[in-house]
Amino acid sequence: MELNIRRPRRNRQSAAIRGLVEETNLQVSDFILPVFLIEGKNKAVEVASMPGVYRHSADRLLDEIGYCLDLGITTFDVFPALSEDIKDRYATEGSNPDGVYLQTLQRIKEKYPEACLMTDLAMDPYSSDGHDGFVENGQIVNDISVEILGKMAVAQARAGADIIGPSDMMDGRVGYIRQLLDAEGFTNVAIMSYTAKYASAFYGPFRDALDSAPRFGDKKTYQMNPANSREALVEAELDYAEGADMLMVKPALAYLDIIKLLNDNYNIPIAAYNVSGEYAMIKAAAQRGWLDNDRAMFESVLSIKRAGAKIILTYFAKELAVLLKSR
Ligand SMILES: NCc1[nH]cc(CCC(=O)O)c1CC(=O)O
Ligand SMILES: [Mg+2]
Repeated sequence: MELNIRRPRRNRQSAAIRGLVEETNLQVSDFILPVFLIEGKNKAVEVASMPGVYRHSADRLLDEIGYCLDLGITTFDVFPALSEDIKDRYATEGSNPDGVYLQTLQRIKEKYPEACLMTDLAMDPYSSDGHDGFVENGQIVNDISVEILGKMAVAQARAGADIIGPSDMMDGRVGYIRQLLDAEGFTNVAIMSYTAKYASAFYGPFRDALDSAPRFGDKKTYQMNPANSREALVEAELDYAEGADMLMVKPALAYLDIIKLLNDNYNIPIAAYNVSGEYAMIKAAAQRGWLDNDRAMFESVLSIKRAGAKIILTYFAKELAVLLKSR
C-alpha cells in the first residue's frame, strides 16, 4: 500500500497538538450583545421566538447590563420596542431627547461609564409605516430619510452613544451622518455601517420582539437581494469612502462568503450580525433535543469569526461568555 507521506491526522492526534494548530479562537471581547428596551418599570418579557432573550424595561435593563459587564461583555446594541401611539410617519420619537430610548442610553452611561453603547439607526421602531425610511406614496424616499436619520444620529450621540449603527440601507447616509457628527463635535463617535444588509427571512423573530414588521410591502427596495455578492463590494466601497469605521454584514450564517469577501478587500474591521432567526433555529432544535445547544452555538459563531468577522453581534453573547469562562 502506497500512502502519501503527508498525513494531516498527525496534527489532530492530541488535545495539545490540536490546541497548537488551532487557527481561530472566540473571545468575549469579540461580542456585541443586542438588547431590547420596553417602556414601563420592572418588566422582563421573554420573546416567544427567542427563548432566553428578554425585552427589559429601563430599570431591569440596567441590572442586565451590570450582569453582562461582570461577564466581560463590553458592548451593547440597544433596540427600543415602543407603543404604537408614539409612532408617526416622521419617526419623530427617534430624536426625542426626553423619550424612553435616549433617556435610557443616558442612564446606562451614567451608571456604567465603561459600557460601550451602540445604537441602531433606522426609522422602523418609531415609524407608523414600520419601514426603515420615510414613506411617501408607497415609496421609501431616500434623501428625506437620510435627513431624518442624521437628526437621530446626533441625538443618539448626545445621549452618549459610542457607536452609531445605521441599519437602514439608505444611500449616502454614512457620509451625511459623519459630517453632522463632526460638525457637532462628536468626532470620536464611531460608525459601524450595516453595509451589506440583505432582505432576509431570518429577521422574523426580531420583528416579533419589536413589533416592527413593515405595515405594507417588504424591504426589498433598500435591503440587498440574497442572490448578490458583487453588489456588496459596491456598498462597501461607498461606506468606506464615506468614512465608516467598521463594515457589517447581516445576516451572518447564510452570508459567510460575503463576510470573507469584505474582509479580503477592506482593511477596516468587519462585523457580522448573527441575527434573531439564526439564534431561534438553534434554540428550537436544542429544545427538542435535536442539537446540542452549546456545541451548535459555539460552532456557528466560530464559523462567523473564521470567515473574517472580528466583531460579532450575537444573542448568544451571554451564554458564550459563560462557556468561555468555564474552559
Ligand atoms: N432596522 C431594523 C433592524 N435592525 C436589526 C434588525 C434585525 C436583527 C435580527 O433579526 O436579529 C432589523 C430588522 C429589519 O431590518 O427588519
Ligand atoms: Mg449603502
